[in-house]
Amino acid sequence: FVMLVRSMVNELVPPEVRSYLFSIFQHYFFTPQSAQLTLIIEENCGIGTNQIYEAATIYLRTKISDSTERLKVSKTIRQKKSTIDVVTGEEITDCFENIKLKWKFSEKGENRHDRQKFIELSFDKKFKNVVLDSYLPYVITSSETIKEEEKEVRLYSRDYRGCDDEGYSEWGSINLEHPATFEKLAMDPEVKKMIKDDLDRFVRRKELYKKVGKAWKRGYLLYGPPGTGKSSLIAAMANYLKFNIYDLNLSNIYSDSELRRILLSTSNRSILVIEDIDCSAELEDREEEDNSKNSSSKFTLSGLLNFIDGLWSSCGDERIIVFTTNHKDRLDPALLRPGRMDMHLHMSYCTMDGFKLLASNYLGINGDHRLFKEIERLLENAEVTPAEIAEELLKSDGNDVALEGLVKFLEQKRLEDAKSEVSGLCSTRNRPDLVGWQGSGSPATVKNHGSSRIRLGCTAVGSDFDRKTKIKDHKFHKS
Ligand SMILES: Nc1ncnc2c1ncn2[C@@H]1O[C@H](COP(=O)(O)OP(=O)(O)OP(=O)(O)O)[C@@H](O)[C@H]1O
Ligand SMILES: [Mg+2]
Repeated sequence: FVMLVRSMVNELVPPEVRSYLFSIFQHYFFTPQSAQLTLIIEENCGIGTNQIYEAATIYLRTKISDSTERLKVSKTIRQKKSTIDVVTGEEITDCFENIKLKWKFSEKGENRHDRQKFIELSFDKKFKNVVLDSYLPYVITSSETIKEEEKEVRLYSRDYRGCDDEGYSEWGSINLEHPATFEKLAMDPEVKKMIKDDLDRFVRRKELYKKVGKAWKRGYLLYGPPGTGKSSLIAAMANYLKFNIYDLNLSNIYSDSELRRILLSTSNRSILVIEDIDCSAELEDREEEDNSKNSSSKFTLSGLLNFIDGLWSSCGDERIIVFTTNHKDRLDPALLRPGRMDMHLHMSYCTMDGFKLLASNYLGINGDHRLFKEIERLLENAEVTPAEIAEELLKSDGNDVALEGLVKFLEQKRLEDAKSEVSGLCSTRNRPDLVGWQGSGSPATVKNHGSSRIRLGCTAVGSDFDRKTKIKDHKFHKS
């Protein structure tokens, strides 16, 4: 019978088809089945780079083991740390949900033009779905986290235009090398935690913002005397979130349309900073002028706020905007209206807790010191900014000398304050707005300073505060 079938097949089926059928038969019945599956991940796909390839190279940097024999190291002038990469021919092993995975870096092509790098990922065939559906997405998200961690925060300003390595644009940028972090800021620890929680919540809430149809932005108003850490807090926020900062100087902007163009050229995941908003003196005047003259060629506060609340915020994601001022009472009510700025934060004079943090940062004193009692007593009766204390602590190499210097400084300050009070040279203002913290949606009030007496313009002669007050508030000085 077999002979009969064979002769019929030989007669009826052409030889090419016969050999094809034979090869399939042989493949299925005689070739041993490999238990391994290998995925080929090429560097380029079509005209773009392959996201999986890029992600894998970043992710695998964290999987380099002692058995790796060759590595590539590189560093651009702007990078702080060197980058270590795996090179062609090397193998890396990884483990995911008890699955053993082997990555191999390879290259194909004879010459420079057709050379293509690729990575082979091998694993047990039965885990194909887990690898495709869970492991590769995990590699991509891990690489994004690593990229975020390595990211350097940049400070954008229109003043640096032209000297930027990204070519001419509305904004020029440099690396933000501001060392400020939340840990180093002398602030009420509860307020600090509240800000960090607020930032975390904001970043987490993409879906919620989308669901309620609200633009994904958050606004902070920082107010308080000079040298209390407003700019440092902004730098700390940027370093914490790894968001770039756009520092906008309103005095160089002459029309709403110019402002619009500039704001539209800012990127997502950034902090837009407008410092000394009360000093953008012409704002109000311009607004008044605005009523009588051609409105399209003038820049106004309402133009700024409307744009920030409207178009600008809806065409970007994860935007933070921070206004700072030394004089909250002088701000246009439009800025203070509920819902405008999500959080009003008061930065104030140094408390004993703040001082202890500065003493630990600057002098490395983590416990107690014989002069701390004295300093505490003096701080309760003087209004000293963290900047002033920092300056005193930096003056000397020895801790004892530095703290003795600070005690002298505080005594002198108290004396000066008392003198000016007596001579009446310095007016006292009732500044209820400088007390406490206000945040929309939270009734919490946190007192962030020891004293409720606040005297403006009467700090140490020639200090930054005096200078600023003179510039900003000549009416006050005249009186
Ligand atoms: N709360 C603080 N904690 C730690 N250091 C501080 C603090 N406040 C000020 N400093 C120190 O003083 C310097 C000046 O502070 P900063 O520029 O942040 O003050 P500011 O409130 O922005 O002042 P201005 O109103 O003049 O802009 C900082 O570089 C920092 O060294
Ligand atoms: Mg500042």
